Amino acid sequence: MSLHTLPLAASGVEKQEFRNAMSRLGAAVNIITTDGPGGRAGFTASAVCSVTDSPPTLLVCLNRSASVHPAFTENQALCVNTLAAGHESLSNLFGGKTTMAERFIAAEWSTLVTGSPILAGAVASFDCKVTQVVSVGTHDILFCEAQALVCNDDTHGLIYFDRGYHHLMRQEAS
Ligand SMILES: NC(=O)c1ccc[n+]([C@@H]2O[C@H](COP(=O)([O-])OP(=O)(O)OC[C@H]3O[C@@H](n4cnc5c(N)ncnc54)[C@H](O)[C@@H]3O)[C@@H](O)[C@H]2O)c1
Ligand SMILES: Cc1cc2c(cc1C)N(C[C@H](O)[C@H](O)[C@H](O)COP(=O)(O)O)c1[nH]c(=O)[nH]c(=O)c1N2
Repeated sequence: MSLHTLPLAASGVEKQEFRNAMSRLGAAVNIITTDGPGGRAGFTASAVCSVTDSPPTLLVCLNRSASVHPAFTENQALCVNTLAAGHESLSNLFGGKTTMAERFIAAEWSTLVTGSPILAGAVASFDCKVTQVVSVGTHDILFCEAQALVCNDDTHGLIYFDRGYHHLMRQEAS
């Protein structure tokens, strides 16, 4: 068995070394959308997690250098659309370097409470208002309180692990 040992001091960890280690943390893939006075925008994010259920709150980490950052800052509302198996090309499309028109034309969208685009066929969609923003390093952590939800029981899951997509199949109902 071989173990990769890292220096204890955080300052001794190189960026690429950190990314290589982080690539081993499997995560759900999400398309984060917004619409409002700052315009319609969306990007792919794996840095998403549950914070508290009272009030129902998630966090999303957004790089401040992303082209979508001004729209999210101005609109103060967003939807976390958790992707399903089969959404790999949509994930890559929203992963950067494509126009917003190209991103949004590739799928079907609706709205719930905040006006942020809800993706048809997502495993789950969390329509949220942004309640708090904390900046750490290159990223803004957006704390998001859910205003409405949609769940889809007919789809399988999608995980990003080791820089690739993997399907997670639901158990067959017995
Ligand atoms: N949190 C993020 O901002 C984040 C997460 C995943 C992927 N990405 C971006 O997507 C592209 C492809 O990523 P990949 O996973 O195939 O390979 P990669 O080698 O760029 O990243 C490996 C892992 O490192 C972490 N990571 C990457 N960039 C980061 C950043 N700027 N800040 C914090 N953590 C980061 C993520 O957990 C990622 O899965 C890259 O441009 C990457 O920057 C960004
Ligand atoms: C699988 C995967 C996962 C993530 C990303 C990409 C991919 C492919 N990206 C990058 C992000 O989607 C990209 O920078 C945005 O689309 C903004 O790009 P533009 O600046 O609009 O070209 C990303 N960015 C971010 O700020 N937080 C995140 O959690 C993630 N996660």
